[in-house]
Amino acid sequence: MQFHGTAKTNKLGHLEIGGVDTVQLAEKYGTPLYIYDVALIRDRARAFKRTFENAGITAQVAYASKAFSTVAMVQLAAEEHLSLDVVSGGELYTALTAGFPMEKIHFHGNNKSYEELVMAIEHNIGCIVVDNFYELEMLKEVCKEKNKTTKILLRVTPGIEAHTHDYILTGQEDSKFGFDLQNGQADEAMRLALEANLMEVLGLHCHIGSQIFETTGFILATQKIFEKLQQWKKDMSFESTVLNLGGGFGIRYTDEDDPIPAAQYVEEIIAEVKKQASLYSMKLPEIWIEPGRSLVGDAGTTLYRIGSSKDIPNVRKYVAIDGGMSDNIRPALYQAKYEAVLANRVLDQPEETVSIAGKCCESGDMLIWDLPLPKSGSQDVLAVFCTGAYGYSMSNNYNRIPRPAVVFLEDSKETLIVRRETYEDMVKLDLPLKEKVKS
Ligand SMILES: Cc1ncc(COP(=O)(O)O)c(C=O)c1O
Ligand SMILES: N[C@@H](CCCC[NH3+])C(=O)O
Repeated sequence: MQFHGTAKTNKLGHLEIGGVDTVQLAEKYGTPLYIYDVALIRDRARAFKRTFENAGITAQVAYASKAFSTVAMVQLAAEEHLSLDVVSGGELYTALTAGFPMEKIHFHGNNKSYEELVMAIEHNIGCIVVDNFYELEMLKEVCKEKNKTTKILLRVTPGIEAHTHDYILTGQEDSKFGFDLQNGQADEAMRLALEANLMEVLGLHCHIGSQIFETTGFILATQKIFEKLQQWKKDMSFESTVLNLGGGFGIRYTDEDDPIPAAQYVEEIIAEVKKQASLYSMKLPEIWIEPGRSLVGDAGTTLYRIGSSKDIPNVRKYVAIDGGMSDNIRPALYQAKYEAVLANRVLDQPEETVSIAGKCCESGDMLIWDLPLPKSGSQDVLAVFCTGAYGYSMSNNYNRIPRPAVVFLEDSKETLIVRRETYEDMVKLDLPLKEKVKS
């Protein structure tokens, strides 16, 4: 197993991240606990930006905040001069609360509500990524009502099947997202958007899927988009100033994953965009990308306390932790795989193979199958790696389990950025039928 970022084993044999002993963190803040290696997030952000800068390309690297949206995380994205992709009023509100520059926010979503569009327009959002005809009509109304114009991209589905889990594929023809590039829908959307005179159409957006390990899908999508752009240049005198190729760059969760470095995805995308622009004698558009997982995924670790176990001789040993699908639903949703160590005994040799079970009332609440571990008990802290993307953001209160706290680690300092949810928090929205039920 290979550690990520600043993770290492300290003199006590404990897992240390960002110069902070994780066993002490588990003691201090309780478990489960999400912790983030901030230096690693900064490195990832800088690697994306540097690659564009080195190639002399005007670009925006927009952090897809759906991967992990909190006020502090959005502020960190701002510190790193990233743009921001939001996909709901809630993510936009988080960005507003964080004081993120509005002109660098891109608003996504396949079913934005009227209220969400009003919120975006009233705050002069940088760009709206229009997904469908319903939204296009509604956006026209909002612009008229508010007497404002807005910049937009049209989201298209180029008919690409990226190699990833079926539920996280988005660029294929049979998808709920975007205007189909082949069947005339995208042409019609472009015509309507240009006619409306209320929107500045910057160009096109496409996102082919998530956790992708190769560049072929991005290259094919770029080619299909340029074929269309060439046609629109002739038919509608439209020239794209922006091409947004989405996110989806894969990361290494376990030894089975073999992603290419961030810079390589970007270099190959740049090369193809340049090639296509020159092929069709078009101006080189700005290239925008929207990484989520590849910015925060491997920077996140979750700490759990080990509890009960159940040994079924000749079948399997279950070891339960104090969280599960309420803080990480990815194994249940996508059969996602993770690696883990005992944070307080990193150097101890594995003595048995166990399966890590969550505490939810659900047989499918399994975090890791067949993990080699030293013999463990309630004195032990399990650290599950690579939980930084779509962990906290997809967490839930199933079984009324409170959501964990989140701590940022950097330069041997810890900062609590989300406090642990309490039982009181969970009943706060409940309205009783009567004062108190008589016992
Ligand atoms: C439109 C869009 N952009 C960006 C992303 C971020 O993807 P990832 O976290 O895989 O980089 C997603 C999620 O798949 C998305 O739907
Ligand atoms: N939430 C998913 C990916 C979907 C990304 C958003 N389009 C995951 O955990 O991998």
